[in-house]
Amino acid sequence: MRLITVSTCSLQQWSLAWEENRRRIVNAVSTAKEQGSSLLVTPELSVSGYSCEDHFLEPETQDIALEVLATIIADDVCEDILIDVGLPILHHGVLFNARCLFKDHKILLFRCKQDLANDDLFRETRWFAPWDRSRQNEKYVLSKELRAATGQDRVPIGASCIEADDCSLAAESCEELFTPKSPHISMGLNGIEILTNSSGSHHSLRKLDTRIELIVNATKKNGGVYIYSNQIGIDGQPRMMFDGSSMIVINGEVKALTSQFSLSDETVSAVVDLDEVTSHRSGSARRMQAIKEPLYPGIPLNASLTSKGEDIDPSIKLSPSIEVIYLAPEAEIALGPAAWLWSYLVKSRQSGFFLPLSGGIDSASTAVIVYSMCRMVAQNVKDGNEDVIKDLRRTCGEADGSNWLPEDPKEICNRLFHTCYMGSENSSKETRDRSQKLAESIGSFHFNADIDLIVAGFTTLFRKLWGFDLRYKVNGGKDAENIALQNIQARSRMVLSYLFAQTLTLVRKRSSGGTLLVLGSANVDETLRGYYTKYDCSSADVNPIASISKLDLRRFIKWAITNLELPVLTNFLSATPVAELVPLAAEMTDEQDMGLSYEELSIFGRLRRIERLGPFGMFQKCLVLFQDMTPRQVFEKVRRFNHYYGINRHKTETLTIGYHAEAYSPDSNRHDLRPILYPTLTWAYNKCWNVVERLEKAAGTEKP
Ligand SMILES: Nc1ncnc2c1ncn2[C@@H]1O[C@H](COP(=O)(O)OP(=O)(O)OC[C@H]2O[C@@H]([n+]3cccc(C(=O)O)c3)[C@H](O)[C@@H]2O)[C@@H](O)[C@H]1O
Ligand SMILES: Nc1ncnc2c1ncn2[C@@H]1O[C@H](COP(=O)(O)OP(=O)(O)OP(=O)(O)O)[C@@H](O)[C@H]1O
Ligand SMILES: NC(=O)CC[C@H](N)C(=O)O
Repeated sequence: MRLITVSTCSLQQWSLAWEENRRRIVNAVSTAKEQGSSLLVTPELSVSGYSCEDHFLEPETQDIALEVLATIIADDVCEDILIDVGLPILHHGVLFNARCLFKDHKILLFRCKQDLANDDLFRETRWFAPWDRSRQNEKYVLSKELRAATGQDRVPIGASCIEADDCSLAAESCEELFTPKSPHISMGLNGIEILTNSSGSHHSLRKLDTRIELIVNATKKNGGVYIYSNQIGIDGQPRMMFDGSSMIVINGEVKALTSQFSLSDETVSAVVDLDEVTSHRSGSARRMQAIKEPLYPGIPLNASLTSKGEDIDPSIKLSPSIEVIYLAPEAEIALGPAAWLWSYLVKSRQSGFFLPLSGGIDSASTAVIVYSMCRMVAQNVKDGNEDVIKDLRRTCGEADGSNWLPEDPKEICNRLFHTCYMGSENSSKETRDRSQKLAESIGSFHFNADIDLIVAGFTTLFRKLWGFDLRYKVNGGKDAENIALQNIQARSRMVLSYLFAQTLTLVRKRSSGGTLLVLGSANVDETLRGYYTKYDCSSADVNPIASISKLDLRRFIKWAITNLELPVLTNFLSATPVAELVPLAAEMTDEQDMGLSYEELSIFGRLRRIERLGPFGMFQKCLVLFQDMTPRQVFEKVRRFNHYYGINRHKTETLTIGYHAEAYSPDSNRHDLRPILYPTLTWAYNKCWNVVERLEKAAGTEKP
């Protein structure tokens, strides 16, 4: 038996917040030691924060990272435990995304990431080079601060394992887990028993199971203890929300797991028996593969990490296995964007939120997410989380020395959250009432502000200038007038929102003043289709539902009725989505107006971004998917989607910062890089058309 206690942590690192990051690392070390640990793994780039982005290229960032590392290594708290932290390292003029493994004031190794993350939200090759001398070490010359802290002048850099007297370990980084030829495969075949993974891995809906399955399967097949550490919260780049779930797994069994969404740092440990790894690896086929595997260079630790034989303390208990319970997507929507909003609010140092609340599903979802955030904050207040209590008091303008300790989410909501129904002559009593009742249920500071006066100001000026009245289509107006009249309403609401966001703390006589963040509620499907007014309420400060589909939002609202105890939401579910921008007589449902259902938009979004299909590929796939439509109808749908996607693509360029939750998010700033100006895609349409004609001819349904 070789017992070892190992630890991982989820830390709320913040890019360039050096003192804070250092404090969180050192706190995690001290908690791990209290838990009896011999080894602590921290998240990717934990010293600097993951998202320093172009700051990584600045010598100052690289230097400060080394200075902070030196102070961590020199700290007495960091004695008697092997620690794995992350930082950018410049070696021979090339920057690497590296781990530093150290123990007792000595650096053992800088391990550089070999497979960089560069897809979707990630751009690591912009700053780092991959270490491609895969099993080679070089000598890294230490800075003067590190020499002083360690007494060393050169240490190994590259990809090696650490050989303790009684076990071995090696590090991989985030993306390397997701690649087909992960380093842990060869490490495991080399007999390395402990594998660490430091991550900056973001949340998206229904993703956690992928991550856990990869780790569980890796160690089931190859044996081993896998220690995974991920950041938590947002760290300066809010388009990524890191979702913790740091874990310790042995031979496919999860032994420790931190929360996926939390407002605080967490450190957890597990006691495991490394002899179980040896037994797990006794299969003869594995043995035959292992003897062929090229060797990893080892760095000697000259110390033991386990307790074994007669040293074993019989009171120590092996950690039991944990059954992982995955959150339903509805619960992920309730907690992920809620934790994101809190993280953003605290880091932006603003004084709360303002939301234009229309009585529709989208702004209701945003409001419910804020309420969910207030529930999380209230729970943290109850739990005595000092950071959260301090941030809450500051955000709500409490005077120094305040002992305000609210445990009721509605009380918090009333202080932080402001909602406003902005009716016009086209608004209905139903939407006004729904907004009012939702606000009452969650406790937001709510009021009505009608916009007809403002709209009349614009239309009167227009008449004075050009001598005629703008008319809706139903009153004989042209298309351009009809859209212009709608857009004035939508944009007036946006201007009014910013006015209120700037002044409501004054109105409420909050002595410290402060501005509110304006919340947006455009969902991913409307953005794909461009079905919103540019620079209306979609142009907010932050949008928690930016990449959540309408279908998921409906599921979320249904879930919240019981899970967040908000029966008022039943009325939102039964209402038909309408924009209320034209007179009632001419009102169409959103789906009629778009010519595409939300379900179809979600399918097109996935085909376009995830399956990477152009119009012809999409058409071919939809022929199979939409069996109740004729080929001609399928073609019309595909063409309509691509037409509106193309002409409205410019709108994604000015999208409000949003929570990334969906793999088909069209956010052109980071996730979905495509042209802004599209031609008509006639070549692909003609290919579709040829198929329509052929199929119609074969079926005898051709049209002249
Ligand atoms: N290629 C390009 N690059 C840069 N900018 C470009 C552009 N093409 C147009 N533009 C600009 O964009 C403008 C057109 O976009 P925009 O002003 O949004 O106007 P637009 O997309 O024409 O109209 C808004 C649409 O959203 C619908 N809608 C539905 C439901 C609710 C709401 C709501 O607001 O609540 C809206 C409404 O029915 C209408 O179909 C042009 O006037 C021009 O200023
Ligand atoms: N009467 C209103 N009062 C307050 N805000 C409004 C009103 N009408 C629209 N808005 C704001 O403008 C946004 C876009 O309006 P739109 O009519 O496109 O709604 P939507 O995208 O279907 O969202 P919702 O489901 O919230 O109505 C809304 O989400 C809301 O924030
Ligand atoms: N930082 C990384 O290497 C992250 C990459 C990985 N694809 C993820 O989404 O988690």
